[in-house]
Amino acid sequence: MKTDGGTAAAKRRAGERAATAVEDDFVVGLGTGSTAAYAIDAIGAAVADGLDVRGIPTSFQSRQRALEAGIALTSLDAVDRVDLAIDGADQVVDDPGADAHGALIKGGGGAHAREKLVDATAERFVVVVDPSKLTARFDRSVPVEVLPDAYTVVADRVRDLEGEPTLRSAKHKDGPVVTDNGNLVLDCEFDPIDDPGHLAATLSGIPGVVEHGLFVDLADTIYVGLEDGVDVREY
Ligand SMILES: O=C[C@H](O)[C@H](O)[C@H](O)COP(=O)(O)O
Repeated sequence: MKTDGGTAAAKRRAGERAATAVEDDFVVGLGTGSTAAYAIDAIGAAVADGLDVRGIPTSFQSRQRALEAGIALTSLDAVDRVDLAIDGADQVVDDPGADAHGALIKGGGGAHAREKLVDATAERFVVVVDPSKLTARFDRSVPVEVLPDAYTVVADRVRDLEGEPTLRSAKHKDGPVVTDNGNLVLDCEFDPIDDPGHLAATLSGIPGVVEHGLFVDLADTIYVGLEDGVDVREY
């Protein structure tokens, strides 16, 4: 799991605060990454105190974390609703004057396909971040999960869109990162991303793309962990 000591306390505050939104009998989407992990731990602590919830993990990592935390697990095909999803983000557009206000880039850990499925299904989607994730406009690459057979074809289409794709490499294995779904990830630089909504729709339309990390018009609330508290923003 990614860690960055300087912001760990802020991430913890955001995650723990979001966990307080979980109510008895809820079905909860459990996000991936270092910030969502704090929410999972806090939900687990509440379960130990008697809270009755079921979690839907968004990755191998969040499943493991939830099992360790003692949260009962379920799956989308076994429930008729997801009450709340709590998830992290790699970047959040924080500019009330911008159309993309509240849009996210996710997928730094390659989990964005299942995350988007669960987060978009939830009645309420809460994002947990530290202040380093806030930006006036996106300036980091967009992860695009692709079928293995499709990576060169999708890379060509991304170049047609004036993007610069890089096949994500594994740190502790020769070769590419393989997602929990058995696919590859292209990290795509677009400079600049003027219209995240338009880019999101365009990427979704490329054959071979499984899912991309632009989450536009999905977040309902963003919890920003601060030095001394949590800033709650509704969208
Ligand atoms: O694929 C990973 C997820 O989208 C994470 O939620 C995202 O990378 C943020 O992770 P962290 O809270 O560790 O910065």
